[in-house]
Amino acid sequence: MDYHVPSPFTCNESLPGPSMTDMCSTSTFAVFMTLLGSLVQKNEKISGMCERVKSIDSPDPEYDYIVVGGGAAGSVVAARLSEISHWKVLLLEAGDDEPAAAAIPSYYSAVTQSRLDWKYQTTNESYACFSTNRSCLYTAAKVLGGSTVHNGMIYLRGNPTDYNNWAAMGNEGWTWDEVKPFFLKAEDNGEIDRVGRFWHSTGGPLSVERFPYRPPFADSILEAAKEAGFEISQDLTGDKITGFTIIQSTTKNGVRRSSGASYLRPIRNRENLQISLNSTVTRVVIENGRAVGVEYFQNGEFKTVSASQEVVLCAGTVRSPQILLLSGIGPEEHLKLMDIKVVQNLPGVGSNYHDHMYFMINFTINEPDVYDNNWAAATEYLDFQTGPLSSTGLGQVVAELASSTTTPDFPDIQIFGLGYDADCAPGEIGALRSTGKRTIAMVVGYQHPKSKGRISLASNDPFKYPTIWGNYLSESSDVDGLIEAINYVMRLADTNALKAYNITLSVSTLTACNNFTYPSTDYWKCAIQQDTFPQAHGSGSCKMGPEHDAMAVVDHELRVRGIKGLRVADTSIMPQIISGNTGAPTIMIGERASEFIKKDAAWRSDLCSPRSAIC
Ligand SMILES: Cc1cc2nc3c(=O)[nH]c(=O)nc-3n(C[C@H](O)[C@H](O)[C@H](O)COP(=O)(O)OP(=O)(O)OC[C@H]3O[C@@H](n4cnc5c(N)ncnc54)[C@H](O)[C@@H]3O)c2cc1C
Repeated sequence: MDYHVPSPFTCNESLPGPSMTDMCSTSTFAVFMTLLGSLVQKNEKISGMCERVKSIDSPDPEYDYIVVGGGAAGSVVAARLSEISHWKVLLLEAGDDEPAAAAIPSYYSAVTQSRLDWKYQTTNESYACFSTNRSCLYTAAKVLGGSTVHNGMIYLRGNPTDYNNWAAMGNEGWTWDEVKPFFLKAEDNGEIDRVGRFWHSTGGPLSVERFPYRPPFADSILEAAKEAGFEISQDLTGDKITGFTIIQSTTKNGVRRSSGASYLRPIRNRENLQISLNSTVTRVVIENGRAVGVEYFQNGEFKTVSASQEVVLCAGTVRSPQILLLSGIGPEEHLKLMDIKVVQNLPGVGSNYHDHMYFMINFTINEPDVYDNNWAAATEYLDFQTGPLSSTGLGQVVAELASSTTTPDFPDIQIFGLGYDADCAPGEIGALRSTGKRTIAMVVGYQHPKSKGRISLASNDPFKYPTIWGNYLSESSDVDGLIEAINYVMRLADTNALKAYNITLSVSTLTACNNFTYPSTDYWKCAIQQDTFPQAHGSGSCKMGPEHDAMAVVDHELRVRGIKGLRVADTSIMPQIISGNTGAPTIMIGERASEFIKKDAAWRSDLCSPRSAIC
C-alpha cells in the first residue's frame, strides 16, 4: 500500500472560496481576515496546496468503476478501488476542492452556509423547528471531502450494540467484531501509547488525535462532571464508552484532515484514478437490469460515461436516494407520479430517513468575553498550528451518557460544549464583547431516535432539490430523551466547579414559550419544538436489509436490490443510525464497500467467463 509516500512537487496556484474575507462582514475584520487568508494559503502545513488533487475536465468514455460523490465514504471507495492498478476508476464530485480556511479547526463552520454547502431545508415539520416556519436547516457540504470538510471533527464510532443490532436485523457480516477491523484499517492514531492498540491502530490514512489546545474552562467542565457523579473517560472509543471526555478528532498537528485530504491527496499521482470536480451526476444509466454508466452535468453540458464493472453511489443520505429515484429505482407509485419510467420497484428508497436531534442551552460565565480570533492567536496558529485557532474550543468536551430508558453500556445521550470559538468581532480585533460575560452553551443530542421521515422527489428535474421531510421528534421518546439530557446539563451547572464561574442560565428569548415557567419540563418541551436542530447526521434513506425486508434498498454487501453492478455506500445504508457522530462510521462503510467489491471481482475472475449470465 502506498499511503504517505511523498509525490512529485506540484502546487495549486489558488483554491476555491469561500475566502476568509467572506467570513467576517465588518471592515476591521475584513482586512485582518484577508491577510490571514493569504498567509494560510501560503502555509503548506495548513493549506496543503502542494498536495491537492488535480481535477480532469474530460473523463475517458469508459472506466471499470465509477464512484459518485467524493465525501466521507466516496473518497475512501475511490482510493481503495484504485489500489488495484489495472482497475480504472473515476470519481465524480459535484463540488469543488476544499477551501484553505476549512483546514483551521476553529473555523469549522467556514463552509457552512457558503456556496460550498447544499443548504437543504426540510419541509412540513409537525413537531420540530416551529421557530423557523416548521422547516429545519440541514447542512451538508458540496465539496471534495463532503461533510468531513465542515464537520466538528469529533472522532467516535458508535456503540458495539449499534452494529450487533444491524446484524440482528438480518445484515450478515455487520457485527461489531466484523466492523471493528475496518475502523482500525482507516485509522492512524497519533496517541497510540495513550489509547492502546486493542481499540486503536496506526498506519491508516485517517489521522486521529486530540486538538493541541483547549481552553481551561474545558477542564472545569470535566471537574464539574466528576463532582456531579458522572464518569470521566480517557477514551470514549475504548473500553469506557460512557462519561465525559476530551474527545479525539480527525486532525493532524492542529489541522483538519477531511476524508478527501486523508485518502485522496496522498495518492494524487495514481494514474488509474481520475477525479472530476464540479460534476453532478443526474442519473445512473441502466440497461437490461445492469448499471452500465452514469449521466452527469459538467461545464453546462450533460455527458455520459460508461462503467464496465460497477457504479457506486456515495452521494450522501439526501442525494443517493435522489439519484436512484431519478434512475427509475424506487417506489413505483412515486416514480409514476413524477413521470419517471419504473426500472425497479423498490418501495424503501427514501424511506427510513432519520437523524439525531440536538438542542442548545445557553449560559453565561464570569470570564472576559474576548473574541478569540485575534493577531496573537493567528500568529501562533500560522507559526505552530497551536493555540485557540487549532481547536473547536468547548466542542471537544463530549459526553456519552445513558438515559433511564437504556442500559449503561448503550448510552443514548450526547452532550458537548460550544464556546471559545474564533468568531468574528463586530469592532476592534481583540475587543471585549458588550456584555462583559462570556456566553457558552451545552448542546444535548438524543442518539436513539425512533422518528422516521422520508426523502422524495419534488420533481423529475435533477437540479430541483428533493423534498426532505424529517418528521423529527414525532415519537415522544425522542423528546423525552432530550429532556433527560437537559436535566443532566442542569446537574452539571449545579456544581461548585462551575458555580466558581458564576454560571448562569441565559434569559429565555423564546416568546412562543412564555406561557411556561422558565425553566421547567413543560418549558423545555416547548423550546425543543421551537428550536431543535438536526445534527446533520442524516441516515437510513437507502437502508441495508435482508431479502424478506420489503423496505430494504441494499443487501448486506450494499448491492442495490434487483439491479446488477450498482451499490450504495454512505450514511444512507445505515438501517438505524449509530449512537454517536457519523463521520468515522461512514468512512468504515466506505472501507467495507471496497472490500466487498474487491472480493466480488476476485470471485468473478475465478469463476466467471466475461459474459456469464450469473455475473
Ligand atoms: C455541520 C456538520 C457537523 C458534523 N460533525 C460531525 C463530527 O464532529 N463528527 C462526525 O463524525 N461526523 C460529523 N458530521 C457528520 C459527517 O460529516 C457525515 O455523516 C458524513 O460526512 C456523511 O458522509 P457521506 O459520505 O454519507 O456524505 P458526504 O460526506 O456529505 O458526501 C457526499 C458527497 O457527495 C457529493 N454529491 C452529492 N450529490 C452528488 C451528485 N449528484 N453528483 C456528484 N456528487 C454528489 C457531495 O457534494 C458530497 O461531497 C457532521 C456533519 C455536518 C454537516
